[in-house]
Amino acid sequence: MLILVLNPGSSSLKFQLRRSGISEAVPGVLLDRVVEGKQGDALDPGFLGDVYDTIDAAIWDFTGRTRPDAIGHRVVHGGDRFSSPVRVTPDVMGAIEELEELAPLHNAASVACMRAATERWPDTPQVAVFDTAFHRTIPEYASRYALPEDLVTRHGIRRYGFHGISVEMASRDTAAFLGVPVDSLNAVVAHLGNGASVTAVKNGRSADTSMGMTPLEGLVMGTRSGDLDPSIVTLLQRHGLSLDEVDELLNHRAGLLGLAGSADMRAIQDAVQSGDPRAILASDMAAYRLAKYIAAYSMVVGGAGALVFTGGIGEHSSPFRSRVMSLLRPLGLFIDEDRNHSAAAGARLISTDGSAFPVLALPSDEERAIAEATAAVVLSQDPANQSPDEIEAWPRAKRP
Ligand SMILES: Nc1ncnc2c1ncn2[C@@H]1O[C@H](COP(=O)(O)OP(=O)(O)O)[C@@H](O)[C@H]1O
Ligand SMILES: CC(=O)OP(=O)(O)O
Ligand SMILES: [Mg+2]
Repeated sequence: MLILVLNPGSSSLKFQLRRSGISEAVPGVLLDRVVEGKQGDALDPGFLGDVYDTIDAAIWDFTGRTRPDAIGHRVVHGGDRFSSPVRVTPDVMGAIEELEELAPLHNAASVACMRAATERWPDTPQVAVFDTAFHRTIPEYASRYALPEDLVTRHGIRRYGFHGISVEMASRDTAAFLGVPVDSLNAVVAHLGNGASVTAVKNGRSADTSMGMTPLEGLVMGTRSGDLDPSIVTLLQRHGLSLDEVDELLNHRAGLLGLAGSADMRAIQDAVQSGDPRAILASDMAAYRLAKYIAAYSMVVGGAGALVFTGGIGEHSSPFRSRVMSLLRPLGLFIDEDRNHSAAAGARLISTDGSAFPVLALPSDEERAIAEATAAVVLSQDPANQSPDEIEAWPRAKRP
């Protein structure tokens, strides 16, 4: 099956063409692209049109065909309605769109991708895979906010949690790396991208996570403030900012950008190197807040068996990992700087052998998880979509 995966993040649109049902020996990824862009680009029909032209050309190049067999979408907010992957219908698109208020940087872009895909490839089944689904196991004492019950019920107020697709995959990869069954894995998983969150994984399931009702709560992020005293929100409005201005400030102009003038960790790292005090403060704040959560969540999981860094920053930023690890020495965690700076691909150990538990850096593979879920949904509804003979018969297939 040829699957197109679309992953609109807050700072990029990632897309892949993958073959499912392929053995480990044959590369399953035919095309792997990231289009960096400001939020809202995916809402521009010209932008999506160009992206889809690229995909069309690649499909033809690799397979001599004119459409993918299935399309899998990452959807950040599934609200109360969606707890597992679903086939995209007009009703499902409408429901995802209604949740836009709760994921202002993400859900609208997903629906734009779905609508444009429906126009371009009307006969291709599409599946939505949700970031929130993995966090459905968080117990009520951790998911509730301390607000009166009638309000909570009326407005659907609770901690939903995000980055679940990445964290679930990271848990499976970590368990495989450590050689333990995933349902016995107790770990703290930090997904650090443009958006960032940390999750307590107990027996392979989410027990708590730092993002809340929306992807704004928790860690210091690229453009988002993370945790703050809610009185700041009311105070700013009392001092004359409108509701939309506060919303825009906290989602788009805060975090690393607000502190140090760039949302990009590579730029922050360079500025730290040249002694920029704002960048040093921003990086210290992000590391400090993450370390606080890691210490708390190692208690939540009943004693962590692993700490995992993933996402663009988690996988690639050795200075940031080093900064966080230096704050975690009281937990008995020590970084091995040779391992930390290793350029090896895939899951790798970055802690010393004498550390209390292993610390890993791991690539985030949301696309693999989305492709697997998409194939499972489509095949469960239409087994005829499985066509291994056809896969063998792609003579034009190139290796990327
Ligand atoms: N080699 C690197 N060193 C440090 N930071 C990196 C590196 N590569 C990517 N990043 C950082 O990763 C972040 C983007 O992560 P990513 O997971 O791709 O974001 P998203 O999916 O949220 O759009 C950016 O802050 C970027 O600077
Ligand atoms: C939920 C979220 O913030 O996702 P991303 O990091 O991809 O923007
Ligand atoms: Mg991401």
